[in-house]
Amino acid sequence: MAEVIRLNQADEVSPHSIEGEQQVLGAILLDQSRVPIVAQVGGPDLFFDPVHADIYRYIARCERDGVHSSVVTMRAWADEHEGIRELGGSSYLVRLAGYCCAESQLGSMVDFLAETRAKRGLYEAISEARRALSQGEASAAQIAGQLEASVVMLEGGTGPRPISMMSATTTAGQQIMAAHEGRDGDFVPTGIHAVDRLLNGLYPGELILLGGRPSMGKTATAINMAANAARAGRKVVFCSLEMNPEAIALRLLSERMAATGNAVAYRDLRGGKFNERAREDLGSALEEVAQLPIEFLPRQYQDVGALLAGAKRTKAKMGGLDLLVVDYVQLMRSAQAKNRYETITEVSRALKNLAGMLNVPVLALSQLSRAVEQRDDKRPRMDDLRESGQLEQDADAVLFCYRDEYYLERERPETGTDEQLEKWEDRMRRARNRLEIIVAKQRQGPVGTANVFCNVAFNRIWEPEQ
Ligand SMILES: Nc1ncnc2c1ncn2[C@@H]1O[C@H](COP(=O)(O)OP(=O)(O)OP(=O)(O)O)[C@@H](O)[C@H]1O
Repeated sequence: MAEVIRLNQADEVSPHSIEGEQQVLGAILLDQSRVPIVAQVGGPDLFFDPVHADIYRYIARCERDGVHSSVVTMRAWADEHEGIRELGGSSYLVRLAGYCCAESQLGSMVDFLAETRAKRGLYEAISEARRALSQGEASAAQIAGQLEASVVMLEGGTGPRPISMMSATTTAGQQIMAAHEGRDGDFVPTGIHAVDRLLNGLYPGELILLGGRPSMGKTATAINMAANAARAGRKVVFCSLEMNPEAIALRLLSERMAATGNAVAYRDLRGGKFNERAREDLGSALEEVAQLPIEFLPRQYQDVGALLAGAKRTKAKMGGLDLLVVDYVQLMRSAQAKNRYETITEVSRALKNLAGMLNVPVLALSQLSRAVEQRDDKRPRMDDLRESGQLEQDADAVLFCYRDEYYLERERPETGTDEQLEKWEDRMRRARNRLEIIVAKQRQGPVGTANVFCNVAFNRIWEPEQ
């Protein structure tokens, strides 16, 4: 069946099929148990005509609530519905029932509507890009980025792509054997063993969120994970919207020097404050860090579409890609979103789609709201993500960084007894350099806490002696 193309007032065409919609509505009107066939490929979104979408919603609600719906039971509702009244009221429902397609054709008719909806989405994205081009305010790169972002959304929303049991089992088998034989599978080790023991590494196609309040060590953790993956031969793209690439390289140099024994804080490195011995170590650190297969996408990539385009381009340049790091989600932009909540939701969906499209794990850093600090126990919890749109749902794993030391430092008793001061000093001693990486969600495994050491001044993370 060809789509019916209706000219709208601006003489532009938008792909849709009124006849197809009527046939599908007729089918579920006669038998509401068919609703799931429509629901699984988009439900109301399949319908171009808003009146049709409303009729679908009504029947789907009845089906969900176990209430019978039919032309007869819907009569009063249809006669009151302004849009349906314009089409003839309840007699329009009778006509719809007459258009019902054969049961054997319902699946392919629904697929046809899904395809038409995908074309509609593409049409709207292109129209939007044309409008932006003719207005001449945005740059070519911004418009291309937005167009690409819309296409990513469409690809993520065109329903599940079938994957055979053969293919799923083969991939699962490869992963199991790689893990069993201690080989690197297609997962990416974080190189922080306490985390890898909990997660088994980061898996392609997954969105891994790394959240925390400022100064908790998120960036330090992400830089360490990226460098460890790179040292294990993985190709990494680091999109830092907060820091420039030189600042990250500086942190890595400091980390390398601390690892080899001649520690210089990255703040001092930047200020040129180090002795002659450190200068030699700096030379070796420069050589080592420069070789790491890490590419940066700087601040200009804050639009989700630009990020996708950048990641694809870098993948081609590097001859592959194994890990994408985004620091951090709240600095990203989405052209379609109207407010902050919508932006995070769009960005979250786009990052998840990106992980699937590029078939890499996406490690996304996320700031948490001040609400954490109102509690006695300031360890972040899953519900701290709640106001961050869709993040909580989209993430396959959620990790939080927490450093007790940071809060304790600020609780030093100004006045008080020696005993109070001693108590505080004792707590500080125990908290010194401790970093908790809390695995608060993992779709495929347990939750738990990886206890490691972290010296933020050197961007260094190390593990407790076993
Ligand atoms: N020489 C130093 N001495 C003490 N603290 C330092 C030193 N250098 C950096 N820091 C602190 O270490 C923290 C850096 O941690 P990191 O950037 O990894 O945290 P984050 O969770 O990503 O925080 P943010 O969201 O603020 O970027 C900052 O609070 C910084 O002030």
